[in-house]
Amino acid sequence: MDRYGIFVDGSWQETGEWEDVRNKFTGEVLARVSVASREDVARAVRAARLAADRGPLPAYQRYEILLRARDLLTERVEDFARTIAAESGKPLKEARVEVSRAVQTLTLSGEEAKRIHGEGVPVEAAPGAENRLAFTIRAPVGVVCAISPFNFPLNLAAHKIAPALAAGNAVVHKPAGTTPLTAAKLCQVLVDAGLPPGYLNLVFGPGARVGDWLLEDPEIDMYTFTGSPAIGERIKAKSGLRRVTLELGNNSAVIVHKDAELATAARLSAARAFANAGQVCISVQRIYVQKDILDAFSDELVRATQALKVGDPLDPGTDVGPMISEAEAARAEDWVHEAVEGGAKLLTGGTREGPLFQPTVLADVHASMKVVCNEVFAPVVTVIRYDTIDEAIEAVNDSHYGLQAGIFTESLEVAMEAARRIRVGGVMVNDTSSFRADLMPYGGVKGSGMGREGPKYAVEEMTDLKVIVLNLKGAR
Ligand SMILES: NC(=O)C1=CN([C@@H]2O[C@H](COP(=O)(O)OP(=O)(O)OC[C@H]3O[C@@H](n4cnc5c(N)ncnc54)[C@H](O)[C@@H]3O)[C@@H](O)[C@H]2O)C=CC1
Ligand SMILES: O=C(O)[C@H](O)CS(=O)(=O)O
Repeated sequence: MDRYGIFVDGSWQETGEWEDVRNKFTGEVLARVSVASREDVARAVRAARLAADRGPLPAYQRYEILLRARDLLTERVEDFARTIAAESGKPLKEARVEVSRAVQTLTLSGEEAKRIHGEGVPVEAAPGAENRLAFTIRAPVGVVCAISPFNFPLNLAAHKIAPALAAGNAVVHKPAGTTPLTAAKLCQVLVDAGLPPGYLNLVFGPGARVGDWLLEDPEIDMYTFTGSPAIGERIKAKSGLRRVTLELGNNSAVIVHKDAELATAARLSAARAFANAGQVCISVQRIYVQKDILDAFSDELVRATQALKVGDPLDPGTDVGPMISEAEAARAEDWVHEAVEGGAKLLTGGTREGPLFQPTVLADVHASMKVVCNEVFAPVVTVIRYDTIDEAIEAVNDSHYGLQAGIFTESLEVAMEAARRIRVGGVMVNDTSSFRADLMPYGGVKGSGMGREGPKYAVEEMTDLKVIVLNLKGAR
């Protein structure tokens, strides 16, 4: 049985308290990880603090380490993909895509390590400052605490750790308790790539305990988090005046206008509503369809949904695997029952077998139903009728969240009207809400969080701008 200690100051350390990590489809124990104590967390933060205080590694060394890690990750794709599939329930073919995305994320972050700079400031243009020369530099914030969720256990960790290292910081990483093995392997890749001790520390354990101990440690300079809004709000509250980047939930909407390419819109919506069993924060959840094409679209969507293969995530043919837990699948089932009891029409799905929840399409829903107004984070999608584009835009904006949205239309005017008026961090035209290239700025407004990820943007959030002014003629 594989066992992983925590990783502190350059060495793997067993703590004596263990937590089993299970295959989310079979329930079998895959491995065990060490659970950090309060003292272990303090030691991990201290190691990062001392590394940060030694000053950043040279930029070229940071570049070389990240690109070497990219190469090692490329060599270990299958091991990572099978680990992700086993511990998170993500279908193997999606897990392989996640690894390829993390290769991109490491590459982009390494390249950013060579592009961190300030600029000249024309201070001499200010009255009385004729004899001064000014410029800015970008300095690492210091110790970055990265807290990542279960649904993309590799790429969402990479989106925090790699830019933090690229920017010259030291990191303490806490992965989701359900998916720690991928984080351990990512840590090993960075160590094998030559990352010196102290710059990356990894602690395992329940968020409510280990997470809270991290939030209480004053030696941490910044928190970068992806996960539920409730935890995000807790991190914001506990961070005080320290910087935070929060990637929180969403109930992503897609508009399908009457001039849309209907078959394409239905195919993409089905693919992106049920990927990772809907456990994607930009997963398609609300589809607003213009009334003239509603029946035709719904038929196409149901057909594409019913063609999906549900089962063992390690089976290469599986399209939809188990949710992260049977409890989460039962919650989704309850929400679907609430909708149907409230008058919604079940077009397909709605049944559960343990953690497996059948891809579900609901029509005739109301905005007050949980499957519409909350983040369902399950393989459930709703189809909602509209008449005018104004009505659709207003319905999309009637949400606590604002991460990403999509619109299908052949009209540039309609597309730009929607892009301008929908309150989200990103609008995808002739695509679903789920489109993301890892180099894009990524983040939301309203209840979906604050700050932006994407290596270029994360590096900006993980550095401080400092201005330096030289008085060339001495004080007068
Ligand atoms: N915006 C986005 O990109 C994403 C959002 N999510 C959201 O997260 C939820 C599911 O993912 P989970 O991993 O279960 O989210 P979660 O919020 O329960 O956990 C996320 C991370 O926070 C940690 N955590 C839990 N309690 C903590 C505390 N008191 N202090 C510090 N850290 C703590 C967890 O251990 C985990 O590492 C979904 O409801 C979805 O809303 C999930 C993935 C991506
Ligand atoms: O949080 C998520 O679910 C991810 O950010 C979505 S993506 O990065 O895979 O697009």
